[in-house]
Amino acid sequence: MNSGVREVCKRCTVIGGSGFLGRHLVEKLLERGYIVSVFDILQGFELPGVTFHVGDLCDRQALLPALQGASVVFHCASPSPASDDRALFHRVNVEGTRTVLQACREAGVQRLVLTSSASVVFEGTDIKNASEDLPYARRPIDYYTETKIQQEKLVLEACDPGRGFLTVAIRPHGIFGPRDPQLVPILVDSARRGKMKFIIGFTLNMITLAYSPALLSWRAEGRVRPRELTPSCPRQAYHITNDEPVRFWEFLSRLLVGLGYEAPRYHLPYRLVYGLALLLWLLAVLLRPLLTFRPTFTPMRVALAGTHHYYSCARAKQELGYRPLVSLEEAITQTVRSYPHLRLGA
Ligand SMILES: NC(=O)C1=CN([C@@H]2O[C@H](COP(=O)(O)OP(=O)(O)OC[C@H]3O[C@@H](n4cnc5c(N)ncnc54)[C@H](O)[C@@H]3O)[C@@H](O)[C@H]2O)C=CC1
Ligand SMILES: CC(C)CCC[C@@H](C)[C@H]1CC[C@H]2C3=C(CC[C@]12C)[C@@]1(C)CCC(=O)C[C@@H]1CC3
Repeated sequence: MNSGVREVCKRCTVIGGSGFLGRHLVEKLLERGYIVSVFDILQGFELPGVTFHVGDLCDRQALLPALQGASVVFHCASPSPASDDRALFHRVNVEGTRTVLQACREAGVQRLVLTSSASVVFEGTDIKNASEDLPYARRPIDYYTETKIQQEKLVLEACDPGRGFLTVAIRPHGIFGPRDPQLVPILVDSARRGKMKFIIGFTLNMITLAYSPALLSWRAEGRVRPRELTPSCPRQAYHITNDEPVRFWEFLSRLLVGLGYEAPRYHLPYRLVYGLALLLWLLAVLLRPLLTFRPTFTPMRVALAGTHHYYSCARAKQELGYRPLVSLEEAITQTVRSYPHLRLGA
């Protein structure tokens, strides 16, 4: 049987398939002839060939029907990092992931692909060309990251080739692209409120990013297969990035200028902004029972804006045959084009 025919028979489930990354993945899987089920707390769209199961992943009974017959499950669900809700992160990312694992085993699923995050090793200080050998952050930068670490550990520890259940975690970083609800919208909102005039820290800090549609074309090709999980390479996590480190402020400036806004140009000292962000965050936590406000400059965002954090995806290239399919240049062009409603004056 050729691989094209084999793929037509593939059934898979995308948990969190209504989200930004999940929906791109669903579209790529459909293109490749997969029969796709989506499990999510909401139905984000309608597409022929996709069956939606609406429910909370913490509910095993709700999850089980969505996993029946699936040979591979992609777990891309998480509360938004912006929610800053420790109890919610723990319930969904940790307890919910335990439930996902249990339900996968019960339903006879053979492979589980978790979307983890490269920030599981980030402590707010410089990371340069890091491989996956870097240990998990001892002091994670926020609650979101704390639970992403626990989630990744749970999934990788559950890998059991003897019982035919294989797990793998991919660690993208700074995902962007059409329909992204975070990076470009936050940037534009800040620019419209006059907050994107400043460069935090130094201008040379480099980052790696992951362009969503291209990232998922690769993933949807089904390269994360059992044969990659050999005894010499068990329980792996893989950085997945554009593989083109870029200066953080240059990247933001290119998006802003592409959408008609001015690039940031005034410098502010990193420590000052980080300290202020920490104060604001504390204030938001203390005042939460009385009023809700979400500062734009959170300690996490400031730390990401003012440090190097670029990751090597050599392991994914070597062991999984990963190749970024689109250059960063092209990814930025396609992203800018996809947001006509966010252009200056629109
Ligand atoms: N956006 C980024 O820059 C990065 C994201 N990631 C990870 O990638 C994954 C996908 O992220 P995005 O697509 O950006 O987020 P998103 O917020 O667009 O999508 C997450 C989806 O999960 C669903 N969901 C949340 N709680 C649920 C629950 N209890 N039960 C069922 N579904 C639930 C949401 O309804 C949403 O559709 C997440 O695991 C995130 O941690 C990792 C690195 C970077
Ligand atoms: C307000 C400005 C100082 C910064 C604006 C850009 C940021 C909104 C984004 C730049 C890097 C992004 C990023 C994430 C969210 C959006 C940014 C902070 C994540 C925290 C999303 C979830 C992850 O798992 C890690 C990401 C790292 C990079």
